[in-house]
This record gives sequence, C-alpha cells and structure tokens, in this order.
Amino acid sequence: MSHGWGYGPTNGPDKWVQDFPVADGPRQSPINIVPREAQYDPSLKPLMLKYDPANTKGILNNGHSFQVDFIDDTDSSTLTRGPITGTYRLRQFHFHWGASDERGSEHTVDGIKFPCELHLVHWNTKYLSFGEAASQPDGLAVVGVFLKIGSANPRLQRVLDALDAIKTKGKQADFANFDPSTLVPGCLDYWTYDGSLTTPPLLESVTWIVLKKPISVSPAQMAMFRSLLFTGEGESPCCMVDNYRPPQPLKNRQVRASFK
Ligand SMILES: Cc1ccnc(S(N)(=O)=O)n1
Ligand SMILES: [Zn+2]
Repeated sequence: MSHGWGYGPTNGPDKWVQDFPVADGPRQSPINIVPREAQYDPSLKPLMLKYDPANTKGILNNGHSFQVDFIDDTDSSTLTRGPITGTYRLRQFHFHWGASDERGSEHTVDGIKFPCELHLVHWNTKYLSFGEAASQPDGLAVVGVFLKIGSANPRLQRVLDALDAIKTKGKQADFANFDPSTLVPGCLDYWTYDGSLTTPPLLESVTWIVLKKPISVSPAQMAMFRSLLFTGEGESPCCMVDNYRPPQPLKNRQVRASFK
C-alpha cells in the first residue's frame, strides 16, 4: 500500500497484509462468534467496570473513526475481573459502523452483522504505558458492545452531538465529564477470546470481551455517525462509513462464555 491504510478498494482490510504481515497471524480479530460452539467457563468472573467521568480528555476524528480519550495516568478508570487478571486502565473508546443499517459491526454472531460496534480500549498496568502494553500478548483488553437498531439511545446522544465539531480528519474538540459505563448494557454476560487490534498495526495483544447484549441506536442516530468524513478539511470529501474489518479465521482458538 503506497498510501496509508484505510477501508477503500486500494487500501482496505484485504491490502493491510502488505504493510502489516501479522494480518495473517494466528490470533487476528474480529471473528464470527458461534454461541453454540462457545464453551461456558464457570471460572470466568463478572466484569468490573469502574469509570470516573472526570477522566474524559476530549474527542478526536482520527481519520478512521472517532475516539473519546481518557486520562490514564492513574487507576481511576479501570476494567478488572472478568477473564483478566490485574488492572487495566481505560485509554479510549471508539466505534465502527456501516454505510447502511445491515452492516457495520466487526464481530458477528452466527454470521449476523450489527449496524455498529463500540470498543472500550484498556491497557494492562503491569506495563508502564499503553504503547508498551500494546506490544504484549496480555497487554490490552477491549470490551466490545453491539449497537442494534431500535429506539434512540439518549446516553449516546451527547457523543453524537459532539460530532459536528470533528467532521474532518485530525479535528479534535473539548469533550468532558462523560461516563462510558452509560453505554454498556445492564447485563454484562460476555464471550471472550485471545485476539488482536482490528486496525493496523493489528497487534496480537488483545483479550477480547464481547458483550452478549446489545444497546439500542435509532436510524437517525446512525445517520449522525455517517456524517463524519475520512478526509481532512479542504480534501475532496469521503464519508466515514464501512470502517470495519470483516471476521478473520478462528484458527486454533476457543471462545469462552461467561454464561450458560
Ligand atoms: C486503540 C486501538 C487501535 C487499533 N485498533 C483498536 S480496536 N479496533 O481493536 O479496538 N484499538
Ligand atoms: Zn475498534
């Protein structure tokens, strides 16, 4: 890929292996989750998410998605228990979505695609930084939440209302005092497996924790995601849609379930 990676015909997921050979590695993400083939593991603990809204740092259009960043220099916003040991700090959350409501999620369930998927990215505090953790097999833990078309989600609206200020690549805006646990369903049942980042550099350092229950999003709210641009100010505009990697081979992996 002579130019940077993306989701288009010349730089999309099928081309990433040219610059990132790990794209064909043994533990790539996302995957198709087949519930009847997932093994219930009674040793899996309930997830514990403890987020401090005061850690919210800002919102950014990074040219691939948008992300809400968090201050992660203390243990005030963390993920603990679940399938992980130790303490993982919240770094950021972002989304992946489609050009229309019948696609957009990265993980699929029995082949079913959702219109959108939320990723809450955390790093293992046994390492000194996010960057170091991202290079370790147990360095990151990402909680994935599916969004399903239904009634408008009032808790999502404040995030969506901020998108007007970050329409183009590289734009960032103030965004404060947001509690990401308001974007998580009441039921924290999950599937978990060893995987990777789903965008380059595709590092195989992620313990994936995909929640069984989706949260709702309305068609009008989905249209707000699609108002963003992949392109920068002054460039010919390209709508930010279909920013998802399709499921990758499971290879020699087990998916475990925290529920029967
Ligand atoms: C922070 C980060 C980078 C790349 N990819 C991901 S993702 N989509 O696997 O959560 N997160
Ligand atoms: Zn993601």
